[in-house]
Amino acid sequence: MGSFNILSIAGTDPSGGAGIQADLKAFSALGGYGTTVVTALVAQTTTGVAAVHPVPPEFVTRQLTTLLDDVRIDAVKIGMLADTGVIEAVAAALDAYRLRNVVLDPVMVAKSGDRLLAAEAIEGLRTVLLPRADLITPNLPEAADLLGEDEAADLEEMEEQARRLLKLGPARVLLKGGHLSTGDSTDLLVEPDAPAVPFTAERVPTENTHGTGCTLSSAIAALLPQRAGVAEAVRDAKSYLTEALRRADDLEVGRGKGPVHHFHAWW
Ligand SMILES: Nc1ncnc2c1ncn2[C@@H]1O[C@H](COP(=O)(O)OP(=O)(O)O)[C@@H](O)[C@H]1O
Ligand SMILES: Cc1ncc(COP(=O)(O)O)c(N)n1
Repeated sequence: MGSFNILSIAGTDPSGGAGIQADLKAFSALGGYGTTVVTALVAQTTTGVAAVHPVPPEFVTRQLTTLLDDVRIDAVKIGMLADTGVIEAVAAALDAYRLRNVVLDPVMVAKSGDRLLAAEAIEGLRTVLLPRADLITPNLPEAADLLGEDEAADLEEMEEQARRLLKLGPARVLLKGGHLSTGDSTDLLVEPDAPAVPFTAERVPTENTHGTGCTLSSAIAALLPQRAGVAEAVRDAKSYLTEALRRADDLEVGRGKGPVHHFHAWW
């Protein structure tokens, strides 16, 4: 088996539960070699975001070109982008280096409700980055914001919204149902001209959900070069996340919504 280099382009989390720190843990756990480009320094913990310090777009570009001139990248996870300048810097590098297996998690707000993407940058995310992604992984509020619609309330509305998101240009959409008030937790994988594929997991009874979205998108990116197709990568990423959620209450990290517990995967 070969060695796979996975890149996270995202913001930071000093408490280690979300952002770049979560992404590196997921990459390692799933057999990838992790590399990173930082888009914003975020002073945050399990209790919320205290401050955001975006990296100037020229310096995001400098990190990208320095890395990509040396290291072959087999898959990319894109998370927090902060503002329009950073979005444009990332899009330019995706094109210049013809990056493949691009998973875009359209991060907009932290679980605490604090903004991680400027409201005026949503248009740039929609028009500049969505068309360049092989897979986008919005949660229900992010899908609604990207479409300018209300949040989907059931699986049928989720599929309709995922199909409208496809029209914005990504090759596939994984619409995450973590925010639905259902007994289990179902995400829908939708691509053109094929039936939607549901991925269902038990809803784990824990308050410690800091980093679930970061972990899922990073796990998918780490697995894409190692699996036969996107559906197989999503299936195994979702099982990894569910087990990390089951183990979350073993950790003692902070006073708020604690992180999921990364572990060495069994496959
Ligand atoms: N309590 C839970 N039990 C099991 N899976 C969950 C739970 N909460 C979220 N998930 C899963 O975690 C992933 C991310 O969740 P979601 O809350 O939808 O996104 P985000 O973290 O981006 O807000 C999805 O696969 C979702 O189904
Ligand atoms: C830098 C950064 N990126 C993303 C998130 C969202 O985290 P979650 O995975 O809990 O939705 C976060 N809190 N911080």
